[in-house]
Amino acid sequence: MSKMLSVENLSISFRTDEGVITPVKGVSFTVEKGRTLGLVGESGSGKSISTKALMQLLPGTARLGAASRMIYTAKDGQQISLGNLRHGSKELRRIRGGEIGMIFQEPMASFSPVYTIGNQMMEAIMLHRGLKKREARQFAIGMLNKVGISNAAARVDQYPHELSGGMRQRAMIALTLSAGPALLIADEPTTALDVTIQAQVLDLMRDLQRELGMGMIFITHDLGVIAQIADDVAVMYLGTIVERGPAKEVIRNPQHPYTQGLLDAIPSLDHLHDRLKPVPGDIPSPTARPGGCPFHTRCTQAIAGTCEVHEPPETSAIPGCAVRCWLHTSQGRSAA
Ligand SMILES: Nc1ncnc2c1ncn2[C@@H]1O[C@H](COP(=O)(O)OP(=O)(O)OP(=O)(O)O)[C@@H](O)[C@H]1O
Repeated sequence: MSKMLSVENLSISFRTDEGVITPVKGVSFTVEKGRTLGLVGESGSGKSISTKALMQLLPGTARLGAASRMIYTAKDGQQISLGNLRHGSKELRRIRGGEIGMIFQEPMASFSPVYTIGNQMMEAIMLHRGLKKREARQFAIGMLNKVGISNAAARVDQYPHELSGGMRQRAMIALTLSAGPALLIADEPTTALDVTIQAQVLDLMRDLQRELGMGMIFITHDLGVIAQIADDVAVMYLGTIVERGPAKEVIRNPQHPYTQGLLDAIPSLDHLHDRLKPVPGDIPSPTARPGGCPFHTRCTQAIAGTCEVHEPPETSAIPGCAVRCWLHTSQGRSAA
Protein backbone atom coordinates (compact mmCIF):
# COMPACT_ATOMS: atom_id res chain seq x y z
CA MET A 1 0.00 0.00 0.00
CA SER A 2 1.27 3.49 -0.69
CA LYS A 3 0.47 6.50 1.42
CA MET A 4 -1.08 9.38 -0.52
CA LEU A 5 -1.87 11.70 2.38
CA SER A 6 -0.22 12.02 5.73
CA VAL A 7 -1.65 14.41 8.31
CA GLU A 8 0.41 14.84 11.44
CA ASN A 9 -0.36 16.76 14.57
CA LEU A 10 -3.00 18.95 12.94
CA SER A 11 -4.34 21.62 15.29
CA ILE A 12 -6.82 24.31 14.27
CA SER A 13 -7.65 27.41 16.30
CA PHE A 14 -10.14 30.21 15.65
CA ARG A 15 -10.22 33.77 16.91
CA THR A 16 -13.73 34.29 18.28
CA ASP A 17 -15.46 36.98 20.38
CA GLU A 18 -14.96 34.72 23.41
CA GLY A 19 -11.22 34.36 22.74
CA VAL A 20 -9.19 31.72 20.91
CA ILE A 21 -10.71 28.23 20.68
CA THR A 22 -8.94 25.09 19.45
CA PRO A 23 -11.59 22.68 18.11
CA VAL A 24 -8.97 20.38 16.52
CA LYS A 25 -5.99 19.32 18.61
CA GLY A 26 -3.11 17.08 17.49
CA VAL A 27 -4.95 15.05 14.87
CA SER A 28 -2.93 12.52 12.83
CA PHE A 29 -4.15 10.16 10.12
CA THR A 30 -3.09 8.74 6.78
CA VAL A 31 -4.95 7.82 3.62
CA GLU A 32 -3.63 4.96 1.49
CA LYS A 33 -3.98 4.89 -2.26
CA GLY A 34 -7.18 3.06 -3.26
CA ARG A 35 -8.56 2.89 0.29
CA THR A 36 -11.33 4.70 2.13
CA LEU A 37 -10.76 6.29 5.51
CA GLY A 38 -13.96 6.92 7.44
CA LEU A 39 -13.85 9.90 9.77
CA VAL A 40 -16.64 9.45 12.30
CA GLY A 41 -17.89 11.44 15.29
CA GLU A 42 -20.80 13.52 16.53
CA SER A 43 -21.57 16.99 15.25
CA GLY A 44 -18.90 19.44 16.44
CA SER A 45 -16.08 16.89 16.74
CA GLY A 46 -14.01 18.68 14.09
CA LYS A 47 -14.38 16.34 11.11
CA SER A 48 -15.23 18.98 8.52
CA ILE A 49 -12.67 21.58 9.51
CA SER A 50 -9.92 18.93 9.60
CA THR A 51 -10.54 18.17 5.93
CA LYS A 52 -11.22 21.77 4.91
CA ALA A 53 -7.74 22.57 6.24
CA LEU A 54 -6.31 20.26 3.56
CA MET A 55 -7.84 22.36 0.81
CA GLN A 56 -7.18 25.72 2.49
CA LEU A 57 -10.92 26.26 2.78
CA LEU A 58 -10.91 27.53 6.38
CA PRO A 59 -12.01 31.11 7.07
CA GLY A 60 -9.45 33.85 7.71
CA THR A 61 -10.00 33.62 11.49
CA ALA A 62 -8.50 30.11 11.51
CA ARG A 63 -4.85 29.32 12.33
CA LEU A 64 -3.03 26.01 12.04
CA GLY A 65 -0.76 24.95 14.92
CA ALA A 66 2.96 25.34 14.20
CA ALA A 67 3.56 21.56 14.35
CA SER A 68 0.75 20.74 11.85
CA ARG A 69 1.94 18.79 8.78
CA MET A 70 -0.21 17.81 5.80
CA ILE A 71 1.82 16.04 3.12
CA TYR A 72 0.06 14.99 -0.08
CA THR A 73 1.72 12.80 -2.72
CA ALA A 74 0.50 14.04 -6.10
CA LYS A 75 -0.22 11.86 -9.15
CA ASP A 76 3.29 12.56 -10.49
CA GLY A 77 4.85 11.46 -7.18
CA GLN A 78 5.69 15.00 -6.03
CA GLN A 79 5.27 15.53 -2.29
CA ILE A 80 3.33 18.69 -1.54
CA SER A 81 3.02 20.37 1.82
CA LEU A 82 -0.64 21.47 1.63
CA GLY A 83 -0.30 23.99 4.46
CA ASN A 84 2.36 25.93 2.50
CA LEU A 85 0.30 26.49 -0.66
CA ARG A 86 -0.50 30.16 -1.19
CA HIS A 87 -4.12 31.30 -1.56
CA GLY A 88 -4.90 32.06 -5.18
CA SER A 89 -1.76 30.24 -6.39
CA LYS A 90 -1.79 28.18 -9.58
CA GLU A 91 -0.65 25.15 -7.63
CA LEU A 92 -3.56 25.37 -5.16
CA ARG A 93 -6.01 25.64 -8.08
CA ARG A 94 -4.45 22.52 -9.64
CA ILE A 95 -4.69 20.60 -6.36
CA ARG A 96 -8.33 21.59 -5.77
CA GLY A 97 -10.33 19.43 -8.11
CA GLY A 98 -7.56 17.90 -10.21
CA GLU A 99 -5.80 16.15 -7.31
CA ILE A 100 -8.24 16.42 -4.37
CA GLY A 101 -11.99 16.63 -4.99
CA MET A 102 -14.64 17.40 -2.42
CA ILE A 103 -18.29 16.37 -2.23
CA PHE A 104 -20.59 18.06 0.27
CA GLN A 105 -23.91 17.23 1.88
CA GLU A 106 -25.63 19.97 -0.08
CA PRO A 107 -24.94 19.74 -3.84
CA MET A 108 -25.90 23.38 -4.38
CA ALA A 109 -22.69 24.24 -2.47
CA SER A 110 -20.75 22.97 -5.50
CA PHE A 111 -23.08 23.87 -8.35
CA SER A 112 -23.80 27.36 -9.54
CA PRO A 113 -27.55 27.76 -10.10
CA VAL A 114 -27.07 29.91 -13.22
CA TYR A 115 -25.14 27.49 -15.46
CA THR A 116 -26.23 24.13 -16.82
CA ILE A 117 -24.80 20.99 -15.30
CA GLY A 118 -23.00 20.28 -18.58
CA ASN A 119 -21.36 23.70 -18.73
CA GLN A 120 -20.04 23.33 -15.21
CA MET A 121 -18.75 19.84 -15.86
CA MET A 122 -17.16 20.87 -19.16
CA GLU A 123 -15.32 23.72 -17.49
CA ALA A 124 -13.75 21.28 -14.99
CA ILE A 125 -12.97 18.76 -17.73
CA MET A 126 -11.31 21.33 -20.01
CA LEU A 127 -9.26 22.76 -17.13
CA HIS A 128 -8.12 19.53 -15.52
CA ARG A 129 -8.15 17.06 -18.41
CA GLY A 130 -7.15 19.45 -21.20
CA LEU A 131 -9.97 18.34 -23.54
CA LYS A 132 -11.56 20.57 -26.20
CA LYS A 133 -15.18 21.69 -25.89
CA ARG A 134 -16.79 18.98 -28.03
CA GLU A 135 -14.80 16.16 -26.37
CA ALA A 136 -15.47 17.64 -22.94
CA ARG A 137 -19.22 17.53 -23.59
CA GLN A 138 -19.01 13.85 -24.57
CA PHE A 139 -16.91 13.17 -21.49
CA ALA A 140 -19.51 14.94 -19.30
CA ILE A 141 -22.33 12.83 -20.77
CA GLY A 142 -20.27 9.67 -20.17
CA MET A 143 -19.68 10.69 -16.59
CA LEU A 144 -23.40 11.37 -15.96
CA ASN A 145 -24.10 7.91 -17.38
CA LYS A 146 -21.51 6.40 -15.09
CA VAL A 147 -23.21 7.78 -11.98
CA GLY A 148 -26.51 6.28 -13.13
CA ILE A 149 -28.29 9.35 -14.53
CA SER A 150 -30.63 8.15 -17.25
CA ASN A 151 -31.05 10.15 -20.43
CA ALA A 152 -27.72 11.84 -19.74
CA ALA A 153 -27.53 13.41 -23.22
CA ALA A 154 -30.59 15.55 -22.33
CA ARG A 155 -29.84 16.02 -18.61
CA VAL A 156 -26.47 17.56 -19.45
CA ASP A 157 -28.29 20.71 -20.65
CA GLN A 158 -30.44 21.05 -17.52
CA TYR A 159 -29.88 23.37 -14.59
CA PRO A 160 -29.16 21.90 -11.13
CA HIS A 161 -32.59 22.89 -9.77
CA GLU A 162 -34.28 20.79 -12.46
CA LEU A 163 -32.99 17.56 -10.89
CA SER A 164 -34.35 15.71 -7.85
CA GLY A 165 -32.24 15.67 -4.64
CA GLY A 166 -30.79 12.19 -5.25
CA MET A 167 -30.11 12.95 -8.90
CA ARG A 168 -28.44 16.25 -8.00
CA GLN A 169 -26.16 14.42 -5.55
CA ARG A 170 -25.20 11.99 -8.33
CA ALA A 171 -24.56 14.91 -10.69
CA MET A 172 -22.31 16.51 -8.09
CA ILE A 173 -20.34 13.28 -7.81
CA ALA A 174 -20.02 13.31 -11.61
CA LEU A 175 -18.90 16.97 -11.53
CA THR A 176 -16.25 16.25 -8.90
CA LEU A 177 -14.99 13.12 -10.66
CA SER A 178 -14.85 14.98 -14.00
CA ALA A 179 -11.71 16.72 -12.79
CA GLY A 180 -10.06 13.32 -12.18
CA PRO A 181 -9.11 13.64 -8.50
CA ALA A 182 -6.80 11.03 -6.96
CA LEU A 183 -8.24 11.74 -3.51
CA LEU A 184 -11.92 12.32 -2.85
CA ILE A 185 -13.22 13.94 0.33
CA ALA A 186 -16.91 13.25 0.90
CA ASP A 187 -18.45 15.26 3.74
CA GLU A 188 -21.72 13.58 4.84
CA PRO A 189 -22.74 13.24 1.15
CA THR A 190 -25.79 11.11 1.85
CA THR A 191 -27.17 12.67 5.04
CA ALA A 192 -29.78 14.83 3.28
CA LEU A 193 -31.11 11.97 1.14
CA ASP A 194 -33.87 9.54 2.01
CA VAL A 195 -32.79 6.08 3.15
CA THR A 196 -33.19 4.12 -0.12
CA ILE A 197 -31.41 6.79 -2.19
CA GLN A 198 -28.77 7.05 0.54
CA ALA A 199 -27.95 3.35 0.13
CA GLN A 200 -27.79 3.70 -3.68
CA VAL A 201 -25.45 6.70 -3.51
CA LEU A 202 -23.22 4.91 -0.97
CA ASP A 203 -22.98 1.86 -3.25
CA LEU A 204 -22.22 4.10 -6.21
CA MET A 205 -19.44 5.91 -4.35
CA ARG A 206 -17.87 2.67 -3.19
CA ASP A 207 -17.97 1.23 -6.71
CA LEU A 208 -16.50 4.38 -8.28
CA GLN A 209 -13.79 4.61 -5.65
CA ARG A 210 -12.74 1.02 -6.40
CA GLU A 211 -13.05 1.34 -10.16
CA LEU A 212 -11.02 4.56 -10.32
CA GLY A 213 -8.57 3.49 -7.59
CA MET A 214 -9.05 6.75 -5.69
CA GLY A 215 -8.21 7.34 -2.06
CA MET A 216 -11.24 8.59 -0.15
CA ILE A 217 -11.99 10.32 3.14
CA PHE A 218 -15.62 9.73 4.04
CA ILE A 219 -17.03 11.91 6.83
CA THR A 220 -20.08 10.73 8.73
CA HIS A 221 -21.61 10.67 12.20
CA ASP A 222 -22.86 7.13 11.59
CA LEU A 223 -20.70 4.06 12.27
CA GLY A 224 -23.25 2.00 10.32
CA VAL A 225 -22.27 3.93 7.17
CA ILE A 226 -18.59 3.36 7.99
CA ALA A 227 -19.25 -0.39 8.10
CA GLN A 228 -20.61 -0.18 4.55
CA ILE A 229 -18.00 2.00 2.92
CA ALA A 230 -14.72 2.37 4.86
CA ASP A 231 -11.55 0.26 4.92
CA ASP A 232 -10.05 2.22 7.79
CA VAL A 233 -11.70 4.37 10.44
CA ALA A 234 -10.70 7.24 12.71
CA VAL A 235 -13.14 8.05 15.52
CA MET A 236 -13.08 11.74 16.50
CA TYR A 237 -14.25 13.25 19.75
CA LEU A 238 -13.94 16.94 20.56
CA GLY A 239 -11.11 17.54 18.11
CA THR A 240 -9.06 14.44 18.95
CA ILE A 241 -8.84 11.02 17.31
CA VAL A 242 -9.72 8.64 20.15
CA GLU A 243 -9.51 5.38 18.19
CA ARG A 244 -8.29 4.33 14.76
CA GLY A 245 -7.61 1.18 12.80
CA PRO A 246 -9.05 -1.08 10.10
CA ALA A 247 -12.83 -0.51 10.08
CA LYS A 248 -13.73 -4.19 10.43
CA GLU A 249 -11.47 -4.59 13.45
CA VAL A 250 -12.65 -1.40 15.21
CA ILE A 251 -16.30 -2.29 14.64
CA ARG A 252 -15.83 -5.90 15.75
CA ASN A 253 -13.76 -5.05 18.78
CA PRO A 254 -14.13 -1.36 19.81
CA GLN A 255 -11.68 -0.38 22.53
CA HIS A 256 -12.76 3.17 23.40
CA PRO A 257 -15.94 3.71 25.46
CA TYR A 258 -16.97 6.43 22.97
CA THR A 259 -16.69 4.04 19.99
CA GLN A 260 -18.64 1.47 22.01
CA GLY A 261 -21.33 4.11 22.61
CA LEU A 262 -21.53 5.01 18.91
CA LEU A 263 -21.89 1.32 18.02
CA ASP A 264 -24.64 0.85 20.61
CA ALA A 265 -26.50 3.71 18.90
CA ILE A 266 -26.90 1.70 15.68
CA PRO A 267 -30.14 -0.32 15.57
CA SER A 268 -29.32 -3.92 14.59
CA LEU A 269 -31.28 -5.54 11.78
CA ASP A 270 -32.88 -7.92 14.29
CA HIS A 271 -33.93 -5.10 16.61
CA LEU A 272 -34.87 -2.27 14.28
CA HIS A 273 -37.78 -1.30 16.51
CA ASP A 274 -35.73 -0.98 19.68
CA ARG A 275 -35.08 2.55 20.94
CA LEU A 276 -31.75 3.97 19.84
CA LYS A 277 -29.22 4.29 22.62
CA PRO A 278 -27.36 7.49 21.81
CA VAL A 279 -24.19 8.24 23.77
CA PRO A 280 -25.61 9.91 26.91
CA GLY A 281 -24.95 13.63 27.41
CA ASP A 282 -23.86 16.31 24.93
CA ILE A 283 -20.49 16.95 23.38
CA PRO A 284 -19.01 19.92 25.31
CA SER A 285 -18.29 23.17 23.48
CA PRO A 286 -14.66 23.69 22.36
CA THR A 287 -14.75 26.86 24.54
CA ALA A 288 -15.18 24.59 27.57
CA ARG A 289 -12.98 21.62 26.60
CA PRO A 290 -12.72 19.39 29.69
CA GLY A 291 -9.23 18.76 31.09
CA GLY A 292 -7.73 15.25 31.05
CA CYS A 293 -9.47 12.90 28.64
CA PRO A 294 -12.01 15.05 26.73
CA PHE A 295 -14.58 12.21 26.95
CA HIS A 296 -14.41 11.75 30.74
CA THR A 297 -17.53 13.90 31.37
CA ARG A 298 -19.68 11.35 29.48
CA CYS A 299 -17.73 8.18 30.12
CA THR A 300 -19.38 5.49 32.26
CA GLN A 301 -16.01 3.79 32.81
CA ALA A 302 -13.95 6.87 33.80
CA ILE A 303 -11.26 6.24 36.43
CA ALA A 304 -11.58 8.91 39.13
CA GLY A 305 -8.34 10.76 39.81
CA THR A 306 -6.88 9.82 36.41
CA CYS A 307 -9.22 10.47 33.47
CA GLU A 308 -10.28 13.99 34.51
CA VAL A 309 -6.67 14.99 35.25
CA HIS A 310 -4.39 13.60 32.56
CA GLU A 311 -4.85 13.33 28.81
CA PRO A 312 -4.40 9.64 27.82
CA PRO A 313 -1.53 8.67 25.50
CA GLU A 314 -2.17 6.70 22.31
CA THR A 315 -1.57 2.98 22.89
CA SER A 316 -1.97 -0.09 20.71
CA ALA A 317 -2.98 -3.52 21.97
CA ILE A 318 -4.33 -4.80 18.62
CA PRO A 319 -1.97 -4.71 15.59
CA GLY A 320 -2.88 -1.80 13.27
CA CYS A 321 -5.24 -0.22 15.83
CA ALA A 322 -4.64 2.61 18.29
CA VAL A 323 -6.71 4.02 21.13
CA ARG A 324 -6.47 6.98 23.51
CA CYS A 325 -7.95 5.74 26.76
CA TRP A 326 -6.53 5.20 30.23
CA LEU A 327 -8.39 1.85 30.46
CA HIS A 328 -5.88 0.51 27.93
CA THR A 329 -2.73 1.51 29.79
CA SER A 330 -1.08 -0.37 32.65
CA GLN A 331 -1.11 2.87 34.66
CA GLY A 332 -4.88 3.25 34.16
CA ARG A 333 -5.57 -0.42 34.88
CA SER A 334 -3.73 -0.27 38.19
CA ALA A 335 -5.58 2.95 39.14
CA ALA A 336 -8.99 1.46 38.29
N1 LIG B 1 -15.64 29.60 11.45
C1 LIG B 1 -15.55 29.13 12.69
N2 LIG B 1 -15.29 29.96 13.74
C2 LIG B 1 -15.18 29.49 15.01
N3 LIG B 1 -15.31 28.19 15.33
C3 LIG B 1 -15.57 27.33 14.34
C4 LIG B 1 -15.71 27.73 12.97
N4 LIG B 1 -15.96 26.63 12.22
C5 LIG B 1 -15.99 25.58 13.08
N5 LIG B 1 -15.75 26.00 14.35
C6 LIG B 1 -15.69 25.16 15.56
O1 LIG B 1 -15.20 23.89 15.19
C7 LIG B 1 -16.05 22.86 15.71
C8 LIG B 1 -15.99 21.69 14.78
O2 LIG B 1 -16.61 22.03 13.54
P1 LIG B 1 -16.80 20.97 12.36
O3 LIG B 1 -17.70 21.61 11.35
O4 LIG B 1 -15.50 20.49 11.89
O5 LIG B 1 -17.55 19.78 13.10
P2 LIG B 1 -18.06 18.44 12.49
O6 LIG B 1 -17.51 17.33 13.32
O7 LIG B 1 -17.79 18.36 11.04
O8 LIG B 1 -19.61 18.56 12.75
P3 LIG B 1 -20.85 18.45 11.73
O9 LIG B 1 -21.09 16.97 11.63
O10 LIG B 1 -21.94 19.17 12.44
O11 LIG B 1 -20.42 19.10 10.46
C9 LIG B 1 -17.41 23.53 15.82
O12 LIG B 1 -18.19 22.95 16.82
C10 LIG B 1 -17.06 24.96 16.19
O13 LIG B 1 -16.87 25.06 17.59
